[in-house]
Amino acid sequence: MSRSYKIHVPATTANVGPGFDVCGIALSLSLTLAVTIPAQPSASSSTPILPVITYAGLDSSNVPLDPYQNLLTRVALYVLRSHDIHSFPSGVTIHAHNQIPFGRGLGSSGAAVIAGVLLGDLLGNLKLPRSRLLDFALMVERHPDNVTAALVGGFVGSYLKELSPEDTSAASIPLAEVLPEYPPDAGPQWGMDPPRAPRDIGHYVKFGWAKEIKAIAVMPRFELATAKARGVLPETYSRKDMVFNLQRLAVLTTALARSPPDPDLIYEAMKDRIHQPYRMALIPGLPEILSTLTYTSHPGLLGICLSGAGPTILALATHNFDAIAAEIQRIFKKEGVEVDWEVLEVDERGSWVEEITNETS
Ligand SMILES: Nc1ncnc2c1ncn2[C@@H]1O[C@H](COP(=O)(O)OP(=O)(O)OP(=O)(O)O)[C@@H](O)[C@H]1O
Ligand SMILES: N[C@@H](CCO)C(=O)O
Repeated sequence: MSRSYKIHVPATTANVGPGFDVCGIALSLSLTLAVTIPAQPSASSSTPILPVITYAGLDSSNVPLDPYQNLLTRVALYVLRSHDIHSFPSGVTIHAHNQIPFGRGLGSSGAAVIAGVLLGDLLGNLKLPRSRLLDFALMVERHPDNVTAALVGGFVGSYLKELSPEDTSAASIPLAEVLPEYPPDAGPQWGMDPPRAPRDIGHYVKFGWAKEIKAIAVMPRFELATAKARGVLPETYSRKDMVFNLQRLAVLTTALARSPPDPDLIYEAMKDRIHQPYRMALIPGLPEILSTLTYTSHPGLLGICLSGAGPTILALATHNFDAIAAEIQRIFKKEGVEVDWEVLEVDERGSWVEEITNETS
């Protein structure tokens, strides 16, 4: 019997102002994979056929389709190899439909990593619990905010557990060893087990969310790689700046659940001194956007921040969406940056897998 599934993974915005590497919100854009796994031939029969990957939707034209290079299948193979399964099942087809723009701060890589982990789980028929799926995702993505929100949905806070020295070294294995880009003839490494993923690395809590709050995502038409946007951050911070963020984060996690939302409380609680000030130079218009738009200049606006590592701007609002987006668009345009924008809902469901058909092969 062949097996067919759809894997649905939402986009995410991370940080939400002061919650750098801590908070994430799942949003109503998605990456969907349609997967078919044929009945497997007996071990003695012909050479296995590698997965065939196709894409449609946003940013799909330059994605590598070689399963040893594509992020979805590399992550899936990592999960399989971690369970002593050293190759893909034969004849798998994967069709990705993507609504999440790449490199804009809306969690495209986090969504791909979660989709890859869920794909590995299906290909190996592993039936892993959510906590173990998160372990594998964290071994790849390394910071929990996007992947946790993408997996569990809603507005989420997460931390990484302090690991034993042995687990710490297992979890700090370079990404190139977790996800080697290896062709099948790569020699001895091909058959080796991957680095062990420690258990229960990520822990999270879902916060409440006031239904009337929507997320306006204003997406500049340029990519900013997360690695580059992390590269400009300092190693250490002053106590003053840490306290500034902690005070606001503590208030924000509850303030966004209260109905009706209080703009006076939320606007200040979405300010940040840990990442946004250092990323200003990478995103033309950001300083003016963060200082010009307020809940008094734009009624309906609750708070404004960089989405993830940027360059997308996240404005939380209850109404007046067009005027808020138009003002952000105007400021970007002055800097020569064109944008697209959307009003998004919070996706409380997170990732889910749907079994589609069960035909006889
Ligand atoms: N669906 C996908 N399939 C394959 N590769 C993907 C997919 N989505 C993202 N990627 C890879 O991830 C890269 C973008 O990752 P990056 O972390 O820089 O940005 P992001 O995840 O969109 O932003 P942020 O982490 O700030 O939210 C893309 O350039 C591409 O290489
Ligand atoms: N917390 C991460 C999110 C981006 O993936 C960052 O801001 O670098």
